[in-house]
Amino acid sequence: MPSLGRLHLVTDTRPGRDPLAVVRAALGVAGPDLVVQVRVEDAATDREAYDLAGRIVALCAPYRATCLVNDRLHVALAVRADGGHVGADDLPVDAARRVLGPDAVLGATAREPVAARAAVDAGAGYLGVGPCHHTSTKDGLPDPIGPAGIRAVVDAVDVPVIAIGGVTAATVPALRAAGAYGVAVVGALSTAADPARATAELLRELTC
Ligand SMILES: Cc1ncc(COP(=O)(O)OP(=O)(O)O)c(N)n1
Ligand SMILES: Cc1nc(C(=O)O)sc1CCOP(=O)(O)O
Ligand SMILES: [Mg+2]
Repeated sequence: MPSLGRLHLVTDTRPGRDPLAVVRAALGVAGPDLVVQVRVEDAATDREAYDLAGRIVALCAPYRATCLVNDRLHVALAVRADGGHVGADDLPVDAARRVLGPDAVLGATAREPVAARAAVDAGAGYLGVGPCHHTSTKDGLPDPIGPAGIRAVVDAVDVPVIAIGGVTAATVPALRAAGAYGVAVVGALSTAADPARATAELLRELTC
């Protein structure tokens, strides 16, 4: 199985956003190094999630980029995505692994070392860890954990740690120094005036 990409683009489906345009721009720059996580609003129907995920799987395929589906693992299976991502309100990690199968990419959210070890023991292949910094993209999150919080999880597990929450190109160096393998972003790409350029800037910080 190819190694996990370091730049995770989480789709922004809030009103006024154009997730497909952002995915196209990022794919053109990052290609196989990109992981696209299809994340829809909680109020979206399964049909809406399925339609968007199917279109993104088709966009990713020629680039050999990875496509994951957030939360809705039946949608991941239906569109033949590469895998999924689950958190505390979703299927437990061991159940998610059973649904997706042994070869799928499966990520889990973990905010501290004990939960991180449990998620890995249950079958997670990577961890999404955050919020690293303040974010206006998602409500109801705990206080930011910063690079020190990333370091605590990195030291506890042996799977890639993907830092999420308020991540920008400017904050990548400190997260990498803390041991993050990669980063997941919404706003840094979806609100960028030039998403292709923003992708290049993030990639440069992730690979230098
Ligand atoms: C890479 C990554 N890390 C964390 C999350 C958050 O997942 P979760 O806690 O399940 O919250 P929702 O995204 O479902 O609102 C993520 N999606 N990706
Ligand atoms: C979806 C999500 N999950 C988070 C977590 O910490 O679990 S932070 C987050 C939103 C990330 O968006 P942005 O890059 O715009 O800050
Ligand atoms: Mg979730």
